[in-house]
Amino acid sequence: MTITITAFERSPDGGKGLARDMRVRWALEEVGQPYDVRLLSFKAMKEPAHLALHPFGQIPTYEEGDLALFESGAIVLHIAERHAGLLPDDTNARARAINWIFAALSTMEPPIVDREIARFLEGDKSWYEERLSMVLGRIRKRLSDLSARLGDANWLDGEFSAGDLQMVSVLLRLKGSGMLDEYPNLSAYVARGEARPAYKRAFDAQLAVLTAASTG
Ligand SMILES: N[C@@H](CCC(=O)N[C@@H](CSCc1ccc([N+](=O)[O-])cc1)C(=O)NCC(=O)O)C(=O)O
Repeated sequence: MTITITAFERSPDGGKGLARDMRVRWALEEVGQPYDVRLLSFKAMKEPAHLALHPFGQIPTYEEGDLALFESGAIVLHIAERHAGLLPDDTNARARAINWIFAALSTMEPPIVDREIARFLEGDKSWYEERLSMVLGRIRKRLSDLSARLGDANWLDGEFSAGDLQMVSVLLRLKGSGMLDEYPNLSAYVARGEARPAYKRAFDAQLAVLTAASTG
C-alpha cells in the first residue's frame, strides 16, 4: 500500500533537513520503502482536513491504508518495526535500540529545543542571557554523558539502528552552534549518519521541495 507523509510546502529550516519529516524520510530510505509526500502550507496545517490527522496541526504525519499516525518518533518506530534495517532481530538488542530512541527524544532533545526557544523567542527578555547560559550548561551535560557512552564506537549499540537515526537527527539541530565540535567523537558520529546513502537521499528529497518552491 502507498505510504504518504506530510511535510512543509516551504520549510522554515531553509532546506537544512531539520524539520521532522526528514527523520521519517530517512527511516523510509533506510528500509527501502517508497513514499509520497503531501506538502502543506502553514494555513493548511491548521485546517480541519489536516487536524483530523494531526490534533496539533503539525507535520509530519504518516498514512498507509487505513492507518494514520503522527509524532515522528512513533512513525519512525512503526517503520522500524514493519521493515528490516532499523532494529536488530535479537530481542534484547532490539529493546536497547528502542531505549536509545527514547533517550534521543526524551533526554537529549528537550534542552536542545529549549536553546532554540530561548534564542528565537526570548532574546528580548531581561533574563535571556542568564537563562541561555543555564540551558547551554544542560546541553553540555547531556553531550558529555553521551560522548562518554559512545566512546570510539561507530553507533550507540552495535549496528546502526533507529536509535542512532533519532540521536543523529537530534544532534544535527546543534550543527550550527559549534557545541558539537567540543565533542569530537559526537561530531564524527553525526558525520557518519550524514554519510549514509539513505540520509543523503532523504536530505536531497527534502531540499528538492524547497528548491522547487523557490524556483516555482
Ligand atoms: N513531536 C512532534 C513535533 C512535530 C513538529 O514540531 N512539527 C513542526 C515541524 S518540525 C519542527 C521544526 C520546525 C522548524 C525547524 N527549523 O529549523 O526551521 C526545525 C524543526 C511543525 O509542524 N511546526 C508547525 C507548527 O507547529 O505549526 C514530532 O516529533 O512529530
